[in-house]
Amino acid sequence: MKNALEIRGLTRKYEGFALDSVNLTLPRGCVMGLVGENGAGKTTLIKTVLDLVRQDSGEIEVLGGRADDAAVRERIGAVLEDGGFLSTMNAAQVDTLLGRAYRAWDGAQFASYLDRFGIERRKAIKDYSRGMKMKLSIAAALSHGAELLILDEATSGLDPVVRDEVLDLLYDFMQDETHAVLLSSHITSDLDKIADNITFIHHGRILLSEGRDELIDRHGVLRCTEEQLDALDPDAVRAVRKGAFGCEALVKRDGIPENWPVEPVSVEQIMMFLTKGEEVR
Ligand SMILES: Nc1ncnc2c1ncn2[C@@H]1O[C@H](COP(=O)(O)OP(=O)(O)OP(=O)(O)O)[C@@H](O)[C@H]1O
Repeated sequence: MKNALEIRGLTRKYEGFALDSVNLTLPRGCVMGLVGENGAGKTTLIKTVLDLVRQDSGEIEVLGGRADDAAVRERIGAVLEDGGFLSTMNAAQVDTLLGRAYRAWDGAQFASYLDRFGIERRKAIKDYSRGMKMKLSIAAALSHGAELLILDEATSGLDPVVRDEVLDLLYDFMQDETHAVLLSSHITSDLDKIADNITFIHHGRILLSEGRDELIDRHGVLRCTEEQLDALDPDAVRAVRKGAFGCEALVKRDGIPENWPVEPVSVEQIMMFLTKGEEVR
């Protein structure tokens, strides 16, 4: 079966920023965490995939088609940072609106999510907490038979209990192995819990995109002197931070002699190295 998402050579330029020749593959059955600091280009990438922002060049294939095709859009569930609904609306009105917008809209399913989340149908969205707004958006995204869920910073600003509820929903959604999730976040601990693949974006460029377990297994942190660092195979060193008492390097384990003390690394540390390292290779 085709991948859920394939992006080839995607470019979108703004003044002072460019999403630059992005290539990305999200297989079905996979949760991909899109990680990057503020302004890295996560939202621009996601909005381009959703056809909310037009690309300058490149190709995007979503669920085997194009996102400007209404039949394809039906099969994408999107949760954007701002929730996307008018703040004066309530959940009952969202139900009516989306019932008209989506042929596959499942009002009973939406109602069951509202009950599960304790969302009152007549309360205006402007009076919701951030967590409730996010849950409403996710309930909507999950109520029209989506195969691909795209969530932009859906978990940031949520307390740990609500965050876990959201992650549980994603687990449920992924029980169907033809489904896929693209989840952007700068909270890497959320991604540790759920992401199969990690994609790092920095200044509009993809620095790496691979399985989370392989990423962690293949890399490590080495603390050493500058002289020791210079003696290493340059291809084995991905990023370096230098301090008064030596260097800290993100290294590829297979390029480092066996007796060197390479320590385990977390996704968070990899992100810090790749975005804040003095030398990123
Ligand atoms: N419509 C626009 N016009 C001009 N510049 C834009 C526009 N949208 C985004 N940008 C710029 O593109 C860059 C990337 O923004 P983007 O929102 O994609 O980053 P992000 O990784 O989602 O950040 P955050 O985590 O803060 O949401 C920023 O420098 C932003 O100012």
